[in-house]
Amino acid sequence: MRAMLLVNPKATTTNARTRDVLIRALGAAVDLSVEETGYRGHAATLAATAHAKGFDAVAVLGGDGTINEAVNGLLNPVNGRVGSGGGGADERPGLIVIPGGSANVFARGLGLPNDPVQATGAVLEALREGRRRVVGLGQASWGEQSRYFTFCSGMGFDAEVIRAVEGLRGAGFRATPARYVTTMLRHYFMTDRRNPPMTLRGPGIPEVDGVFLAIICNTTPWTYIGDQPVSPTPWASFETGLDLLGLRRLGMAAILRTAQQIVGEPRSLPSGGHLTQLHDEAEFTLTASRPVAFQLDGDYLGEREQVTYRSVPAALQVLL
Ligand SMILES: Nc1ncnc2c1ncn2[C@@H]1O[C@H](COP(=O)(O)OP(=O)(O)OP(=O)(O)O)[C@@H](O)[C@H]1O
Repeated sequence: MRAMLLVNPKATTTNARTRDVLIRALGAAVDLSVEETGYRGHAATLAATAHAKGFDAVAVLGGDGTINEAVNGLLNPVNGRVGSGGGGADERPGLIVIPGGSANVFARGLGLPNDPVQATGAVLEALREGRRRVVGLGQASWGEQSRYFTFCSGMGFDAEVIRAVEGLRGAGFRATPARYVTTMLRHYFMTDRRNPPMTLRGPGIPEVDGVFLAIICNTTPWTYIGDQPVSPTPWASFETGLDLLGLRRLGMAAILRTAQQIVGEPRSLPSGGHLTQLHDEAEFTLTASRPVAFQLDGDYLGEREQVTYRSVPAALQVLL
């Protein structure tokens, strides 16, 4: 098997020593070509060439942002036989994930250990046994653009928090779970809690307006606080369509009640009159009366007034 290994040297928990150990271990099992990402978007550009260059797999040592880019490259190949997003999962190189970021939600959601060395052990075992899992993806489209996501997207408050944390990271602070929580609390008092900007529409979905915050999930959990999973859409899975949790009130009592219901691995949906929820949907659109913050797989992508979400079933094979 030939694999292209994309290493993000700037990812939170990736260091030179671990990287060399992992490269040696993986290189003993597959014919490996190592590429370091040098800038934002580089992983997508490299992964897009993998099919045409004859690679069977793209391995990523990095965080969720680099994985997202690699997945988008795989689904938008250059000079490949498969057109943009077209073709089945078995017509494009598979994905190998070695967690090297801060939260590693996609890797952990797939059941991989959060530690890169242990995860490499699990991947090597999967390679020996020829194991692979086919997963669905989400796709968000706005204006003329679209992008796939592996585990989540969000519009409103959660994307505002991600934007604020990215700002802090740019200033040299680390993205720890505590930093997310304190930023969220601080930001809560700054966000507009009076005028809900969003309306939810979709084929066969009753229109819902007055939405402040929408979390769209392709799997469970949505994120982790340390070792604790957070699952606002507990029925979401890689094998079904997209799930959504929308908040129509941002009062402290309502937020605390919902937070209590979604921390951990709840089996039932959160409850409350301020919530709107979707499960296993193929398509829906969020329209906003003012530009709202937008994030995809934990990457802040600017402010948008309309985003359409689609489920892309069985889009990608993951070797694990
Ligand atoms: N050499 C580089 N310099 C700066 N940014 C890079 C480089 N290579 C990749 N990136 C960008 O860094 C961003 C974050 O990287 P990544 O997700 O791998 O790690 P992380 O942020 O530590 O993890 P997490 O997403 O779990 O927080 C990605 O969006 C990627 O585009």
